[in-house]
Amino acid sequence: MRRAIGLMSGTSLDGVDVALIETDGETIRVERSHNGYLEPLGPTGYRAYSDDDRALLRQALVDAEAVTERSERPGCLGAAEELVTRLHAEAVENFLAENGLSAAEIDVVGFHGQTVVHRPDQKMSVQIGDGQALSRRLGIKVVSDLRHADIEAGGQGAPLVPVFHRALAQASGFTESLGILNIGGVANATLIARDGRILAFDTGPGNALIDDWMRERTGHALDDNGRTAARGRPDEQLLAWLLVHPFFARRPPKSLDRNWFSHKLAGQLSTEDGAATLTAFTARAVARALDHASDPPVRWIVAGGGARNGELLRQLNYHLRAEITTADAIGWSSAFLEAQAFAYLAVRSTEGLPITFPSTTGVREAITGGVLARPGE
Ligand SMILES: Nc1ncnc2c1ncn2[C@@H]1O[C@H](COP(=O)(O)OP(=O)(O)OP(=O)(O)O)[C@@H](O)[C@H]1O
Ligand SMILES: CC(=O)N[C@H]1[C@@H]2OC[C@@H](O2)[C@@H](O)[C@@H]1O[C@H](C)C(=O)O
Repeated sequence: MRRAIGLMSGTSLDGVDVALIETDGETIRVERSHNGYLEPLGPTGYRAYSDDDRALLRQALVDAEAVTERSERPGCLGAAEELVTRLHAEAVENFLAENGLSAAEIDVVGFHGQTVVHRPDQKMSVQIGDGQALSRRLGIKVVSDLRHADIEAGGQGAPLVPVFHRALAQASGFTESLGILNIGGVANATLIARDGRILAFDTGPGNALIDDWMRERTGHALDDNGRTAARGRPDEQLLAWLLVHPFFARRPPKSLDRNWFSHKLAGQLSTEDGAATLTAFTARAVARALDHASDPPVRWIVAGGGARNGELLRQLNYHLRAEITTADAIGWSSAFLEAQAFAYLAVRSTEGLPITFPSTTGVREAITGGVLARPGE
């Protein structure tokens, strides 16, 4: 078993998630408490972005629209990349100190970076963050750039977490058909059939539109527990129009860029109705995933920040027609599932094991990915 740290900075631009797991790249080490619940896979940590950090990253997303070749860093992208690398380094250093660990005790770090460009149709997905610089500073091997090989081989470059979802479902002893839904800025689902086959894809928007809406209308970063949405009524006409977007009918694999849909679509509505409409949009887009399921999940496990939105969960419960539990309720970590996944993926990468599959990204054949940096290089 290897000890690996995974680092994730997601599309919500809230901060860096850090998680340690033990894995050989196939199985994940889990422990159960005396009452049968899963113990945490390992310690976790978090480094929040400051308002200034977030402002630079938001500008980086705008400046990245000019990127035509993946190594280009126009506008503030260079500065943003340095910031991302530094804050991830600090996040790991703090994490190690808090947990009494030394760098020598960690085999590898999986470094997702910050996605600034995701255009699979143009064979381009760019995550800023310098894996080599991070490795040198930490004195630990770092695997980064985990989407590129898949994109080059004709895949969507996302989602990457399904192979981890399956390993965790196996470790947890699930045998029935399962849906795992991660609701971050964008939402993605992994469907695991009873025979173990996986199908994964982005379902549509997650929290990003709701966040953008709340920020514009109220100055708040999010709709806490969906309270604003719960006070409004979804605009059914607008929803129907949104859901005819060809993305939802398209057969998976498919992935979505954070900015493909905009909260401005709800611009005419009151704050409450707009929040209700955008929340319903996320939930119903997830329900469209059932169109593609050969063995529809009898149970859904919901993770990501969206699992803390009670109104969204209520709507999912209604539309998915299955048992819904949050990841936390079964001993998984809603907040750190992706970071744990990148720890797992890093180990798979160093072992040369596949990380993406035809059924997860549409890549022609299962392939490994990631670029390994060693401290001495
Ligand atoms: N208490 C809460 N009530 C409602 N929504 C919440 C709450 N806490 C977090 N969220 C939502 O979760 C989001 C953060 O989710 P998460 O950390 O899973 O996203 P991410 O990892 O950045 O995104 P992605 O998975 O798309 O890369 C916040 O932006 C917010 O919309
Ligand atoms: C390009 C990119 O960064 N995509 C993210 C984003 O956030 C959620 C969804 O869209 C998913 O496709 C992906 O992240 C997760 C970690 C993944 O690749 O599995």
